[in-house]
Amino acid sequence: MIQQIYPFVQHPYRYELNKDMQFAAAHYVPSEHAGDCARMHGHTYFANLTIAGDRLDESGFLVNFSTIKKLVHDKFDHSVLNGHSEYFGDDSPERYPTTENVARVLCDIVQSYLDGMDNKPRCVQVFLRETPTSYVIYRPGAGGAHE
Ligand SMILES: Nc1nc2c(c(=O)[nH]1)N=C([C@H](O)[C@H](O)COP(=O)(O)OP(=O)(O)OP(=O)(O)O)CN2
Ligand SMILES: [Zn+2]
Repeated sequence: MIQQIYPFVQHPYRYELNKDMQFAAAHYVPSEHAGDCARMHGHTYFANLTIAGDRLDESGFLVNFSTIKKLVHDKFDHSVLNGHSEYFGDDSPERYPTTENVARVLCDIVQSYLDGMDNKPRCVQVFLRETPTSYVIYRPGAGGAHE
């Protein structure tokens, strides 16, 4: 939730910024195992995105906080996640709008923007809360240990 302390992510960079935001969205999880979640319903998602880097831009920013909000909030607020066919779909579990997949998609969207910046910041963590009792943390650099 906004103003809570988020889990620490290790990284080698000098600067780290965090942007909190919330967005309202509807979704369903198109799996026969999803129970009630297979029916369309809505959440107010709380997201915290962690951006890190060694260099600042011409404004003295790692990246403008408002840009991070626009990239996520303007795209998904008051929308149906399943309707964003460039990110989500019924065709494979990696494209179902689960908390895990939404967190990864947010990170990928922001990283695509950051890749165009001269100072090359990195999105190192996305914390995404779907309900008061359920959240996911996505870290793009992690993983592969059990493959
Ligand atoms: N690993 C995941 N499990 C579930 C997801 C998910 O995205 N990833 N999603 C759902 C549902 O979409 C649902 O919206 C959230 O489920 P849940 O936390 O069980 O919701 P409740 O508010 O009912 O939780 P309580 O703590 O029991 O009140 C389900 N699972
Ligand atoms: Zn849900």
